[in-house]
Amino acid sequence: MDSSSRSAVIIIGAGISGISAAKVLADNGIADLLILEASGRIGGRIRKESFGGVSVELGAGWIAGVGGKASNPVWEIASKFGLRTCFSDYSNARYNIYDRSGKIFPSAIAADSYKKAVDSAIQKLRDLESNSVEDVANGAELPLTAKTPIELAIDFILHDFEMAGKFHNSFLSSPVEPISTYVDFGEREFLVADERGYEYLLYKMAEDFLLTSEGKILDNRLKLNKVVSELQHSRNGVTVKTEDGCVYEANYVILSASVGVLQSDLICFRPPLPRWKTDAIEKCDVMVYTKIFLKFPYKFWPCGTDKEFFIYAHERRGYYTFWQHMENAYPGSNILVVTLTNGESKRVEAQSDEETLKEAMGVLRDMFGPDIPTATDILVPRWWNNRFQRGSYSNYPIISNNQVVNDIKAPVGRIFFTGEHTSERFNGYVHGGYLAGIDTSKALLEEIRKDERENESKSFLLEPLIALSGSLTLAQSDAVSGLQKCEVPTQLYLSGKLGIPEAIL
Ligand SMILES: Cc1cc2nc3c(=O)[nH]c(=O)nc-3n(C[C@H](O)[C@H](O)[C@H](O)COP(=O)(O)OP(=O)(O)OC[C@H]3O[C@@H](n4cnc5c(N)ncnc54)[C@H](O)[C@@H]3O)c2cc1C
Repeated sequence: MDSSSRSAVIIIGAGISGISAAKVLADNGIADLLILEASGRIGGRIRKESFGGVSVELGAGWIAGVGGKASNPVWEIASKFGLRTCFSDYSNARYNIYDRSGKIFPSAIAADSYKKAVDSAIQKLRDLESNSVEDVANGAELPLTAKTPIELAIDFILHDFEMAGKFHNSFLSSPVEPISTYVDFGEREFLVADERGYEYLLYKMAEDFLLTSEGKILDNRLKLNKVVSELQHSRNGVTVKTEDGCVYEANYVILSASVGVLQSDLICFRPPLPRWKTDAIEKCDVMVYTKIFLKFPYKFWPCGTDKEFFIYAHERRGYYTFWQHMENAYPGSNILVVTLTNGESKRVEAQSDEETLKEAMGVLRDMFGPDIPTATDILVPRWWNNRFQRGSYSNYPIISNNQVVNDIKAPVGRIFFTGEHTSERFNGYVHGGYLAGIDTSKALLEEIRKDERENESKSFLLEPLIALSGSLTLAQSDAVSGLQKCEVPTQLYLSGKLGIPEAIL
């Protein structure tokens, strides 16, 4: 058993929010911190993998929200470290909608279907607004008005990409619901296409406060493969237990596990979290977003920036609908990416990659004819079944007040919560996670300072008594020591920070 000494703060999770939280603490003089990460790497939902000779992003792929009045902090960091990115122009996708016989829909039909989908989305939003919050919370479904394959395809993109999915705003330039990211930071999106991966930004951030060498983090304040299974918390501190039997003590904990993980039983809280907290966690939806990568011996799809995104219209909503070729990002890579969400993601995660390849090839042969070559490799990320993620990102119900997110991020005793799901304006995004980490650490620093001030005034009040205790009888001195034991948190005794003479403890 690893019974490490007590840390000032333990941060659980080394995704963007955990790393940004740790950096703020370190920048403010809290060097006595420990980061416990369940997996064998940092990055969390920012994750690259080598595929077909290039680096592909299984998780976050875009820096969304660029070119506006305010600057997206993640874009700033990416620019500072020279991350290679490509502008994504979705505006042409509506002219690249294929039917099942491989014909591209005439633009007039596409425009008409687009208008219908937008009108229906606006109507749905109005219906939601006029329904009671309880009806919505109870899952009252609204009628799906899209009917034809093209309408279904556009409806899918509008909802699963723009509103629920949040990304790819510029595909339809939706007037349906303003998304804070685009309002605040601008409507442009850039795909990360860098061999070092999106995660390179996290290493660069970590370099500032952790010991690193040749791109590796050597600092023993970062512990990988430490799956936190229990958090025992009291007024005095938090005991953190990991699945491998280690026990760590801290004055405070910052927990950055995703909302999907919080909804699962991976971490046991002793005492259990209060009802207001668990209710809020349950109310937040978890989206699943899956990018499936396919490698081909040669290109058979039309290339060019205006053909980067294309759509497959099928009578089943969300069935291999949204496609992207990677020639703009990595010329000559011969890779296609298809995005599935939610129900389709879960279905595909549960089946073998061979079955998924067969389905994807069926769709591609519908669009490009029977003679195209079969993909030589396929990569299917499984975010839903990953017990350290349990989904791709949070999504608050459209009609929900800020109370849910406020409750999700509110601390419980000495446990502080962070992560993209705690960001009021930018949940679901990398910059949401980054800014949430900063906010949480600032709130914790406030708390630590408040604690210090209180303890200083307590020790100031106790000083005359302590001075007196030297001349007291045994019974009197017991009474003084009893008084101190009640009022001063145990960890301050243990760490000796009050400088109370041992004799009276
Ligand atoms: C497929 C996909 C596509 C996306 N696309 C985009 C995009 O294009 N643009 C964008 O801005 N955002 C995108 N996102 C969202 C973005 O990736 C996340 O919002 C962000 O990375 C979340 O960071 P985080 O620190 O909150 O959480 P995480 O990255 O999940 O970090 C939490 C960490 O906690 C660890 N952990 C969990 N449980 C435990 C435990 N019990 N003990 C110890 N450690 C634990 C996890 O292993 C993880 O490393 C996408 C996400 C996915 C999955």
